[in-house]
Amino acid sequence: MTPSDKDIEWELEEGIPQFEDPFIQKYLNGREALIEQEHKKRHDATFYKSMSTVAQEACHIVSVIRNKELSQVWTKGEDWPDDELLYPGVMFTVARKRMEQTKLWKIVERMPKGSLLHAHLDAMFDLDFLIDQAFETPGIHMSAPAPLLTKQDFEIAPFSFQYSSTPSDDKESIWAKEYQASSLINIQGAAATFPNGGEDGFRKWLKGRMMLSAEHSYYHHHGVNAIWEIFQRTFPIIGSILFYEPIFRSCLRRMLGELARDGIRYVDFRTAFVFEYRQQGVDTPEKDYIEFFRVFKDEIEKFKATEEGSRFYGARMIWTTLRFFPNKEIIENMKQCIIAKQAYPDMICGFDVVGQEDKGRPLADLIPVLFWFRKVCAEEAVEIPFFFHAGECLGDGDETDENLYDAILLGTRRIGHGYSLFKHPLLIDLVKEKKILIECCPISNEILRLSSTIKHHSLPALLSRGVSVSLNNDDPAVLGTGKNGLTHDFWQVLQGLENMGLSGLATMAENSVRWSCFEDQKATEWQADIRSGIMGSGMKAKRLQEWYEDFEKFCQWVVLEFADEVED
Ligand SMILES: O=c1[nH]cnc2c1ncn2[C@@H]1O[C@H](CO)[C@@H](O)[C@H]1O
Repeated sequence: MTPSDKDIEWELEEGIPQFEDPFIQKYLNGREALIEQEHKKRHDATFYKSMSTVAQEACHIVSVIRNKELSQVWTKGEDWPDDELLYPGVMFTVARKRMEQTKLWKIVERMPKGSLLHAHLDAMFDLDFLIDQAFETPGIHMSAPAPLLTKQDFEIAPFSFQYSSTPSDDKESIWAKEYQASSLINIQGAAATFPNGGEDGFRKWLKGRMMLSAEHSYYHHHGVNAIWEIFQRTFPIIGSILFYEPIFRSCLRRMLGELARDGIRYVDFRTAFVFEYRQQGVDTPEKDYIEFFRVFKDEIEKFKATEEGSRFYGARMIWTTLRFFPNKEIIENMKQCIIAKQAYPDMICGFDVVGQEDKGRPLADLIPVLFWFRKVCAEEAVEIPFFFHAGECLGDGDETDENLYDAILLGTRRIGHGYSLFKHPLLIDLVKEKKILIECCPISNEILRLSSTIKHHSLPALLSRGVSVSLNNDDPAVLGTGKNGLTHDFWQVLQGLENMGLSGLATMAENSVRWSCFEDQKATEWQADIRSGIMGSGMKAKRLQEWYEDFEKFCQWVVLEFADEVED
């Protein structure tokens, strides 16, 4: 607010100093220098300093557009309905539809995002498409350990799907108490007889059982364990449809296209290898995952050969097992991992344990089996480094929070989530020293109730201390993101955090390429490549160079397309 002449006159009479006074100016200069000095510690300080003129201009334009949208789109005005909650940084599920209409979205969508480093494969497929596949693929049957009768059954009772070459007996209904446990009913029959609206109702219900709704995510006061219970129930249902060869092939092909269109050129997927995989037309599941990897590789190669995939470098898999398993099952799973790695060395790039961190076994409890795995990998001469989830929790010094110590001590190359890392000053120094990247998943953390909005997220506490981070989408389909890719997560942090800016986003995209597991490397080679970055001589340096070229072109586009945003 500019004071009136009368106010100024009054202030001078009272002896109140003015902003123009030299000693106030001196204070302000000192203030600015302090901010600048602190900004030098930020994660993007080097990137910011070395940006081209065009990139600087693009940064400026993006910040102008962001500011305009903060007041025009994200502040409650007369145009919005009364019941709409709107403020800058509003929670993701509330903001989602509106964010997709903004100029900032258009810009972020086009940005070269580098690599996607933290994404659970089975939680990424467009669920409507997956359901269509289940209906269109011959032989898909539904079964359940007990008939589905009550409201509660529809909400939480288990059921699954599988391919079967034997046509089912049409007389039985899974919705009637006469249903015999586990007998197979073809999906068309089950849908047609669905008591709440036939096939349309069935499709809607099934989709609802494979994802978290906006409603689920609003109830932050119900806490983390409650949402994880719902979240965990989705995976067996999805997996039972997805991991049948023809369905998996068409879903993967489509998903790779979505990722490439979003500016992603490489993916390190994760999947929990606890699912049954069936080849096309085969009733019995495979006893190992070699066939799965054959098809995984085949579809990636086929995609790369299309026009759409011509710039896609590829994808690999971080093998994961469930952290709540007893040792025996974990060891069996590790053996399967090594068998698959020997058959498809180029497709498996790492190992991790997943599932709710608070409820599962802490890494400290898994140390003996993890050492066993290290020993066997060395004996078999296979390179399967650790990429652990750690600190995806709200604990402060509890055993889940302490997973961060073990992840680092066990030589993890990146940390999945690291949400609670901001409480550990010594570990922050260590991850910087050891060049460990944090795979941050801001929207996932919101939906799974660690932070209620981006404003409450721990990400800025890490970035301000110069920790290297990449942004990731974790489980886009199950979390209800509605679209695959990284645009939502990128948009969310750009709009929500003042200090981010295009240079912050770009630094995280550059990091994602730098920390990609493009090829098997010993720890020393991995470290050397990360440290030398674009100055190196290998595949990583080349891909980093390509990312810089893409980013420069993108900045040119921003400057051309949105020049008038800064003129008026
Ligand atoms: O954010 C996460 N943290 C830990 N585990 C997860 C997360 N998202 C998915 N999964 C786990 O990954 C498996 C599917 O591949 C599921 O078991 C799920 O619990």
